[in-house]
Amino acid sequence: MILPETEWRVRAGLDRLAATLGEARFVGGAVRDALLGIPAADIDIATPHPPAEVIRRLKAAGIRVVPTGIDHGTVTAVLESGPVEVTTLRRDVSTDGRRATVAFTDDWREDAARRDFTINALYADPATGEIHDYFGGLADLDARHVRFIGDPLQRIAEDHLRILRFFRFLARFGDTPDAAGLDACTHRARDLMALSRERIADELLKLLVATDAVRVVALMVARGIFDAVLPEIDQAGAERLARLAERERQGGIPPHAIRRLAALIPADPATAEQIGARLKLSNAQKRRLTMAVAPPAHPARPLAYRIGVESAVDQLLLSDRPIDEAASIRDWEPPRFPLSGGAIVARGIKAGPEVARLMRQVEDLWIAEAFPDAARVEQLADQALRSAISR
Ligand SMILES: Nc1ccn([C@@H]2O[C@H](COP(=O)(O)OP(=O)(O)OP(=O)(O)O)[C@@H](O)[C@H]2O)c(=O)n1
Repeated sequence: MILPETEWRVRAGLDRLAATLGEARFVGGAVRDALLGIPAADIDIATPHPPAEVIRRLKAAGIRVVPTGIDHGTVTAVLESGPVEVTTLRRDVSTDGRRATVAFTDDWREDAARRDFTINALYADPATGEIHDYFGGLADLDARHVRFIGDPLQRIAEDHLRILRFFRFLARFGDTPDAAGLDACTHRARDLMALSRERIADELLKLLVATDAVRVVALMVARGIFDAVLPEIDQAGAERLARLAERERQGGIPPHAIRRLAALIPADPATAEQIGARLKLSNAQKRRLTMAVAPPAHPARPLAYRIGVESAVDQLLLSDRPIDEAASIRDWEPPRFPLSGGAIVARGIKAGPEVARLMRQVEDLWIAEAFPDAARVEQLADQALRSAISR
């Protein structure tokens, strides 16, 4: 088997990087995805050279190096076309489910054996493209089979995140779940508690936008995978997610991880806030999640003007409103309110709360009239002023 020509293979500097290292192979996600014909996220290179030697060679070739994970033998080579991780072959000496102590090796098979799934342990020679497959990864990839290398229970004990990775890869391209893998993940679901919430969130958000997320999330709920870490997620949530995914498809609107999370959790802002905090989401993500679970309180454009296009699309898709409404605003740019406080003051109102009140009043009229131009807004301002004076 030969690595197909991919977009990333021709990335500037990659061949030179591989040549500089001498003994080196592409590995992991980039190889897996190239064989599936899908674009790769990041590129990983494995090499038998110890980290110090990797650094020496890269520096000598004038390639910038950042020791990103030097304890685990990983350095990042910074190419003009993007970063590439170079990791020394290793085996895990001891693990606690979160971190591993490693020993370097020059044995490719040993390095393959410490990886999670057979499809993630494929290596490709940079010069010839030849694939090295130690655990039947090619056959599994062909069958869309996500299979742990070795004993699933042991592999999960080494790194609990693999429970979520199993489901994520299943959602990305998996076919029928591997029975032993699925049982092990089900059995050890409580181990997820030991992981940092950021890592859980990161995996979950990636999973939620994968091709087969709906089917896989339903499976995860049925298997109680969320029970320990996100007990709010239940079958009703899985059904809401299915409905949202269908509406996204009908509206031609790309899935969004936070919107999908909003479907999965109870539609209540206080709960959304709690879950956002628990998962250590960014402030922007927390805001979007909390906003998404609220029902849409206005027609599409006024809604988009008031809460932003993204949140308006989220609320509309998560509601019962016609899908056209969400589709109609997805590329709409809300106009800026063309009236300044100065324009009210110029009409003889003393700067202060009364100006703010009048501004809001005119803005409401402007929105109700579907955002007419500045000339009309001047008229609306005069009107508001007259009624304020006659009160
Ligand atoms: N818990 C983990 C994480 C990673 N890996 C190994 O490290 C490689 C790179 O990991 P990462 O970049 O996190 O994932 P990818 O497989 O590249 O997947 P994606 O591109 O979807 O992130 C994986 O392919 C796998 O061989 C592993 O064995 N166990």
